[in-house]
Amino acid sequence: MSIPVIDISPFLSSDRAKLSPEALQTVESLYDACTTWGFFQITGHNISPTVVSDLETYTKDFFALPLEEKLALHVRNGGVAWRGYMPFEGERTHGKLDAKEGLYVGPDHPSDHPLTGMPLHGANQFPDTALPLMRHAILSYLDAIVDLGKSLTDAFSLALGLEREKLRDVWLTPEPVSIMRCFRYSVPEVNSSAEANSTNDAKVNEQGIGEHTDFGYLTILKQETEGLQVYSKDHGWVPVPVIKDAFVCNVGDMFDMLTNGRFKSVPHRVVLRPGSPARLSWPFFFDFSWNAPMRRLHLPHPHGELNLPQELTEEEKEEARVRWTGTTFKDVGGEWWQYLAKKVMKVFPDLKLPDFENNVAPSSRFAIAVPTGN
Ligand SMILES: O=C(O)CCC(=O)C(=O)O
Ligand SMILES: [Fe+2]
Repeated sequence: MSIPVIDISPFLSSDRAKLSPEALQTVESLYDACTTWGFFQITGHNISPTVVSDLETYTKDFFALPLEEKLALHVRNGGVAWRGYMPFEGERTHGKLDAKEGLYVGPDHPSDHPLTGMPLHGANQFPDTALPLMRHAILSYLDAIVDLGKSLTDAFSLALGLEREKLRDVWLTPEPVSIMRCFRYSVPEVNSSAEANSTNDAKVNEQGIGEHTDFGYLTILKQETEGLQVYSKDHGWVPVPVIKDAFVCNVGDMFDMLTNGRFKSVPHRVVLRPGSPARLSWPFFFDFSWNAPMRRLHLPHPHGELNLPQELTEEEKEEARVRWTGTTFKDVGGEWWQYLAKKVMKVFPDLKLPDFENNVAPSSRFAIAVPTGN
C-alpha cells in the first residue's frame, strides 16, 4: 500500500483546447490522489534527467565542503530571504531537534526586485569559489520545477471544475513565492559502548523531520533515499518508496482550506535508521504569489466530462474541520504575504511587519532565532 503514482505526460502533451481522454484520466487521478492521500508521485514530467542529476551532484559536493565554508554561508547572513546554510540540528519540529543539515535556495532576486528585503525574497548564498557551477545548476532546477508547478496548477484547476488558467491567474500571478530546502539527513554516530548498552539507544536521534503538515500550497519533492512516511487514516504511517525520476507532491494546509477541505493536507515525517547512509532530499515549496487573495474557492457543483468536484459528505466536512484546527491558521482571509510574515516572525523576532489578526501563532520549528539588521 502506498501513495498513487501518476504519469502526467498525457496531460502535458494534450491539446489545450480539447483534452484527450488520457489527459482527462490524468486529471481525474490527480483529483483522486489529492482527495484521499493528499500525496502522490508523478512521472512523465519532462524535466531533463541532467538537470536533476546536476542538482544531486552539486548538493553532495556542497555538503562535503569543510564546515567553515558551509558556515560562511549561514542562513542568518541572508536574513529574511531565508537562503543559505542551516547547520545540522539547527531546526526542530515540535521542540525536538531534526537530524539534518540544509541549504536553502530560491529564485535569485536582484537588489532592485520590488520584494527584495521581504520574507523569502533576496539573493542566494552559493559557494561560488569552491563550486563555481553550482549556482547555475540549482537555478536551472528551480526554473524547471516552477514550470512543473504551474502545469500541475492547471490540472488542479480543471480537477476542481474551474477554467484551466483560473488558479494560475488568481494564485500565481505575477509570480509564485517559492523556496527549496536541500537536505542531508544523518543519524549521529553512536559510540561502541553506547551500542553495547541498549538502554542508551534512546539517545540516538532518529527524527529526520518530525511529524508535520506543510504550510502553504504545494510541495514538490525529489528524494534520493527512503525515509519519508505519510500518515493515512486507514493505513497508519506509510513509507514513500523512492522511484527513479519521480517527484513526490503534496497538498499544503492553505490549499486544503481554500478547496474547502476537498484536497487534504496530511501529516508526514522522515524517520532515520541508525547505521543507514545519509539521506538526501529536496522539498520545493511552491507557494502563492505575494499578494494572492486567500479566499475559499467557489467550486461549481459536479459538472463537465469528469463530473468533478464531488460534494463532500457530512463526515468529510467534519474531518476537514478537525484538520484545520491542527494547522497554523485560524481562518482564511487577507493575502498570502500576511501568512508568510507570521511564519517568519518567530525566526526573525525584530522583523517589523504589520500584524494579521486572523492568523495564529507562527511556526515553532526553528531552533535558532536569527536577528535581522545585523
Ligand atoms: O525531506 C523530506 O523527505 C521531507 C521534508 C519535509 O517534509 C519538509 O521539509 O517539509
Ligand atoms: Fe513537509
